[in-house]
Amino acid sequence: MPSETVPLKIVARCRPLLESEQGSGKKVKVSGHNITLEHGGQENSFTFDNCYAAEVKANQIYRDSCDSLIQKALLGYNVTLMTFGATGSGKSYLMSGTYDDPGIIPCVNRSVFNSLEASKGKKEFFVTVSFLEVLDEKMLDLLNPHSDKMRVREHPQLGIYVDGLSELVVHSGEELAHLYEQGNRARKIGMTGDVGAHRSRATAIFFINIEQKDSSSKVGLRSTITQVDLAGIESADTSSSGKAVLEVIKASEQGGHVPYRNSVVTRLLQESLGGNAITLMFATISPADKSSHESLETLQNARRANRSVKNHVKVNLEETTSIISDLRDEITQLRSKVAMNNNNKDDVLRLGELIHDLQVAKRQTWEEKERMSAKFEEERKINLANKARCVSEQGILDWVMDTKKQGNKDVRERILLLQKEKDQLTLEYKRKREQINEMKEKLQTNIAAYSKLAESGQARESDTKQKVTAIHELKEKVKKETEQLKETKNRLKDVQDKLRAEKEAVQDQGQVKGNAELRQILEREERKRLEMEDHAVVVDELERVKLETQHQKAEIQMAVSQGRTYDQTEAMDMEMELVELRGEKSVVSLEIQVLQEEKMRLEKSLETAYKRQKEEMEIQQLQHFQTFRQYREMFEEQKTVLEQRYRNLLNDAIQDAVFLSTRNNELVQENQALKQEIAEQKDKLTALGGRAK
Ligand SMILES: Nc1ncnc2c1ncn2[C@@H]1O[C@H](COP(=O)(O)OP(=O)(O)OP(=O)(O)O)[C@@H](O)[C@H]1O
Repeated sequence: MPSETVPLKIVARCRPLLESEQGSGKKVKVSGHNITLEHGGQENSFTFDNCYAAEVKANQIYRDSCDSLIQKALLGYNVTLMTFGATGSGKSYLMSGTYDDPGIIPCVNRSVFNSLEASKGKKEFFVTVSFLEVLDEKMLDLLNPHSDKMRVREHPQLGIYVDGLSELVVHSGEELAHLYEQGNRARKIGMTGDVGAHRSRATAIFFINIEQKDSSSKVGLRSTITQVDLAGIESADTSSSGKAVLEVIKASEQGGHVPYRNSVVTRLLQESLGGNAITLMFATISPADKSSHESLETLQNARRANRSVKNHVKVNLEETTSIISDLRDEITQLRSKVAMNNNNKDDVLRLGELIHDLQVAKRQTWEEKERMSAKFEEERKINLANKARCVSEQGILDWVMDTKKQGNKDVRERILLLQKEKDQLTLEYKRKREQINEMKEKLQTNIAAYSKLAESGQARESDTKQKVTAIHELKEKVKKETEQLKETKNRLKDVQDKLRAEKEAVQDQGQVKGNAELRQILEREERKRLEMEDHAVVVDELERVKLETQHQKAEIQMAVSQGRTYDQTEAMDMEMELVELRGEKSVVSLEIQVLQEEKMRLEKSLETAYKRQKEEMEIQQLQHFQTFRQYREMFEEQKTVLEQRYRNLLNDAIQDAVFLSTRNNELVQENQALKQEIAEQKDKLTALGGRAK
C-alpha cells in the first residue's frame, strides 16, 4: 500500500495565568492560526495549524483539532497526540483535564467508542489499551504495576512494542475511561514510587489499539492511537525524555542520523516522529513573564518540528494470519539450513529471533489477547492493591471506591444525584436557620423593649397594642418558618439516609470489609455526624421552650400593664401551662440524658466490636504465620532429606567413580602385563622356531 508524506501538525496552547502568577504580566496574544509572544522587548509571531488562548476549553480543542484525526485512526491510520512544552506549561492539564473540564484523552476515549459503535453490525472491532510511564529510562506499567522487566522490541511486521507491558481488552467507552482514570490515579498517588519534582521528568503514554474486521472481507484494519504527556523539555535536564524528543527534532532538521535509540521514549515514538503515524504536537506555553524565554523556545522548536519532521503514513492492514504463515515458512527453511550447515552460529541466532517473532505474532489473535487480558486483569488487582497498601490508606480508599463505582454505574449516578440534592438542602437549611435566628433575636429584643415599657408604667395604650401586635406577628412568622425548617430538615435527613444506604451498600461489596482500620475511620465519621445531628435537635428544642416561656412571661406582663386582672379559671389555666412548660423542659433534659447514655453505649459497643475484630485479625494472622512456618519447616525437612539423598547419591557416584577409575587402572595395568606376557611368549616362540630350523 502506498504511503503519503505528511508534516507534523502543531497546535499551540497558552494556559491561563495562575493565581500565584497574577500581576506577572501577560505576554501572549492569540488570533486564529497566529500566536504572538513578547520576549526581551520584541514581539515574536508564529503560525501553526491552530492556536488556542487560555479560555478555550480542551473539549473545544478536541473538536476543532483532534476529532478529524481520531476518525482517521478509525480508518486504519496510526495517530499520535503529544504534548511538548516546559515544566508547568499545562501539558498534563491539557491531556487529562479535570472532572469539570475534561482533557484531550477523556475526549478521545469517549469519541472512539461512540464512532465504533455507530458502525456496529457492518464491522467487528476489538480494542485494547496499555498505559506506560517512563521515568529515568525505566518503564512502569500504570495499569498493572508489576516488577517484571519490560523491554522495547521491534517486530519486523508489527513494529515497535514494549515486551511485558499489559494490554487490556476494553469493550466500552466507560471501560476505556475507567482504565485511563485508574492509571492516572496510580500516577497521581505515586504508586509507581515517583514523587514531587520527579514527576515532571516522567512521560506518560496511553496506547489505544484498534482492530476492525469488515463482516464481508477477511482483511481487517489495525491502528494505534498514541497519547503522550511528555516530560518537560528543560534545557538543563539532560536526562529527560522531553530533551530526547528535542534532539530528534534537531537531528531531523539537520538530516542524517536521527538518534531515536538515545531514549526509551524516542524509541517508542519513532513511528510518530518520522514514521507511520499522523502526529499532532501540542506546543504548551505559560503566559507568565518569567516563563517567556522557555515559551519562546517551545514555539521555535515546535516550528522546527513542523518544518523538518516528515511522516509517511498509510492504512495498516490487519495481516496476522499471513504474517504467521510467512514466519512459519521462513522458520522451516532456516531449520533445514541449520541442519545442513552444521549449526552455523548466525543461522541459529536468526532462528531464535524468528521463533520469538512468531510467538509475538501468534499473540495478536483476538482470542489470545482476550485470554492474556483476563490474566493481566487478575494480576493487576493484586499488584494495584499491594502498591496502594505501600502508599497510603487514602490510596486504598480511592482505589476501593473507584472499583465499586465501576462495578455499578447506576449506583454512582444515584450517589452523585443524592449528593447534589443533599448539598442544596443543606444550603437551604442553613439559610432558613440564619433567617429564623435573626427573627428570634428581633423577637427577643421586642419582648425586652415591651417588658421595659410595661414595667415603667408609662406606656400609652396605642403603643402597647402596636408592640403586642408586632410581637404576635413575629411570633407567628417564627412558628411558620420553624415548621418549614423542620420540613427541610426531614427532607435532608431522608436524603442523608438514602446516601448513607447507597454508600454502605457499595462499601459492603468492596474491600473495606476486610480493612478494620478503614472501617473504624468510617464508623467514627458516621458517629460524629449522628452526634452533631442529635446536638442540633436538642439545641432547637431548648430554644423553643425558652422562647415559649419568655413569650408567656411577656404576655402576662402585658396583661398586667393593661390593668387586667385574672379570674380564677384563667389563673389556673396559666398555672397549668407553666406546669406543662416545666414538664416539657424536664422531658427535654431527660431526652438529653438518654441520648448521652445511648451515645456512650454505642461508643462502648463499637470499641468492643473493633477490639474483637482486631483480635480476630491478629489470630488469623498468627494462624497464617503458623501455617506458613509449618510449611516452611516441612519444606526445610524435605529439603534436608533430599539434600541428604543427593549427597548419598553423590557419594555413591564418587565412590563408584573412584572404584571404576581404580578398576580401570588395574585393568590397564593387567592389560599391559598381559601385553608384556604375550610379547614375551611371542619372543619365546620366535626363539623356539629359529632353533627348530
Ligand atoms: N487550562 C488550564 N486551566 C486552569 N489551570 C491550568 C490549565 N492548564 C494548566 N493549569 C494549571 O497550571 C499548572 C501547571 O499545569 P500542569 O501540571 O498541567 O503543567 P505540566 O506542563 O504538565 O507540568 P509538569 O511538566 O511539571 O508535569 C497546574 O497547577 C494546572 O492546574
